[in-house]
Amino acid sequence: MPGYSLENQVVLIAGGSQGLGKEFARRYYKESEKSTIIVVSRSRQKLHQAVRDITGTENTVELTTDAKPHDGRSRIMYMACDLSVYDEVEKLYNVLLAGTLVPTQVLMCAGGSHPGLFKDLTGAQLELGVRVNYLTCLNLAHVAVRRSPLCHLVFFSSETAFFPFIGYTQYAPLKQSIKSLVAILRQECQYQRISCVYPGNFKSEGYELENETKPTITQAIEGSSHPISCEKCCTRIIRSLSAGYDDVITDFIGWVLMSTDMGLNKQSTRSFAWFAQWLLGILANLVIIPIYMLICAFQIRQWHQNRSKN
Ligand SMILES: NC(=O)C1=CN([C@@H]2O[C@H](COP(=O)(O)OP(=O)(O)OC[C@H]3O[C@@H](n4cnc5c(N)ncnc54)[C@H](OP(=O)(O)O)[C@@H]3O)[C@@H](O)[C@H]2O)C=CC1
Ligand SMILES: CCCCCCCCCCCCCCCC(=O)[C@@H](N)CO
Repeated sequence: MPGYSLENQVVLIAGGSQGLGKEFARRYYKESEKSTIIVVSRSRQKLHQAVRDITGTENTVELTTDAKPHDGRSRIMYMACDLSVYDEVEKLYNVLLAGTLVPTQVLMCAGGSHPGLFKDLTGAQLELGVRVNYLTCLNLAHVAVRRSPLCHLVFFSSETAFFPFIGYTQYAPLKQSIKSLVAILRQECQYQRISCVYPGNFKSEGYELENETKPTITQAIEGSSHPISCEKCCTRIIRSLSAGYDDVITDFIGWVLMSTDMGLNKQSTRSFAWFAQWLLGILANLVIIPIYMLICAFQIRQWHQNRSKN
């Protein structure tokens, strides 16, 4: 299985206009000399700003459908594209391949949650959750496996994929879907490295935004995943991918949660201390989780009762 390096790559970063995607773009730009970085998101203005922040220069290069072949002048470029729309992803790849920019790595960072109780969400918010968290990955992965069939795919799921809980109906089911998609792609795409990152909380624009609507019970349950900096999160992911791990966590509770799900879904032992994880998982599923779920159910019942009193 090929390794992972920031150097000599053509890396396509979905969701590169802010947060973790932007941090990855910055790391590729600063820590490599020959890599070409393409950042993609819906907002041209945010992309332009992100590239300006990373390069420190005003003159940024935007890839457009009438783009001239890549003349090597700029190592980092951007293209506005709503990755939840399949045809737009096809157009993105047409531009990349016309410019001889065949991605060697595809980082699918696009995503985001709008926490809240299911019945309080709107249809538009529910649909956006599916588009932003699942369709962006599904479309890009599909086009990538067909048109850059040797590239390293890196999906970004979440710890909620191991433990979906109250307040995340617009988000956790889609992050679980990514886990399922990854498991099947690993069986179908034998010659491609397929990694999946299951981050815990980290500070980003998206994290700040989700906290505005996050129910207190949701905050209480996820409290053990203390938000780390974007930089630290990126460093931990790069370190794990470089070590050859393909199921990547970013904090201890993520490692514990992954241990409880080492069954048919995982299909890859490439995670940190996987044998210890496997043993812990057996103990956790037999003893710890039954007790924890009783406590969690009590917490949730109390929250509903207090809410109905107020
Ligand atoms: N922050 C956290 O605590 C955690 C985050 N994660 C996951 O990690 C990933 C990165 O998180 P974070 O940095 O917080 O994300 P942010 O919410 O800060 O940024 C999301 C990025 O995705 C882009 N994006 C959203 N929708 C689309 C779309 N349809 N097409 C193209 N780009 C899109 C946004 O740009 P634009 O608006 O311009 O389209 C933005 O660049 C996400 O998948 C998230 O779910 C997982 C666990 C915890
Ligand atoms: C063995 C049993 C142990 C049980 C412990 C349960 C602890 C649960 C912690 C869940 C943390 C979830 C972080 C979600 C991050 C995320 O995806 C959002 N910020 C959205 O972006």
